Amino acid sequence: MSDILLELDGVVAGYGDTHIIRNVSIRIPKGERLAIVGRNGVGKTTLLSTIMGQTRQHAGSIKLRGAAIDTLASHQRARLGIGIVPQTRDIFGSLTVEENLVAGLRNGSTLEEAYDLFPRLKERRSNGGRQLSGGEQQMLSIARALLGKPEIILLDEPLEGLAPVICEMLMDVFHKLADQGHTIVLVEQHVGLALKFAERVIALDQGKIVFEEEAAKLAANRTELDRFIGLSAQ
Ligand SMILES: Nc1ncnc2c1ncn2[C@@H]1O[C@H](COP(=O)(O)OP(=O)(O)OP(=O)(O)O)[C@@H](O)[C@H]1O
Repeated sequence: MSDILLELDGVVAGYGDTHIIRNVSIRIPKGERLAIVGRNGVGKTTLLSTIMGQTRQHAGSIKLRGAAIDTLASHQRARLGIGIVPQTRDIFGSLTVEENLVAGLRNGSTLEEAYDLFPRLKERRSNGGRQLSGGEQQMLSIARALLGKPEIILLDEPLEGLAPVICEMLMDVFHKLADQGHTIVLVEQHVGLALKFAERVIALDQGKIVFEEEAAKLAANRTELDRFIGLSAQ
């Protein structure tokens, strides 16, 4: 029990009265690299938002280090060590890179930590958020999340729409963060990318877990997953 960092048990959640996430149970051990895959609209973002406390939870429980967090607001969950890099990229377009980072400083974190991880951000520190390329915006969004010193990081399709060279660089960063002991949940549409990173893959369909497998086994048996959720082989 003690090595389980985050645990969802029978979680039903959605927006208002709707149920998008249906009876989802997941146990995430400390330090795990977990990927959540599935087609557009199956509820991947909603699942991450539910973990962050940004949806309405109708049933089930969510525990962090064994303690229930269901009733806590998002900022309280963040303070307890859950960080999210949303699909929408969480930056202020009207502020400079440095101002964005300063606004994200928490718990003794420093700008140098962000610049060490992403030297490109240091070069662009006086540029406005809106002037950045998509890749740079994503770096800034990730850096901002990390300044909150999260123990578990939820990444919502962080590679979407980015050039292959940037995707590779970000993948290296995710591996580095995992090597430093972070627990990482990566939402990704493409199984191929998920398998490059994750130790375990969970597939969602219509808000339910339809498939769960160790990545090492799955790599040799991709067709089974493709059959479950109809994902293309990428
Ligand atoms: N704020 C919202 N209010 C009401 N319904 C929503 C909201 N956000 C998402 N939904 C609905 O919830 C369902 C799941 O959407 P979600 O964004 O979680 O899926 P997803 O798997 O992350 O998709 P994608 O890969 O396109 O991001 C969809 O039917 C969507 O229309």
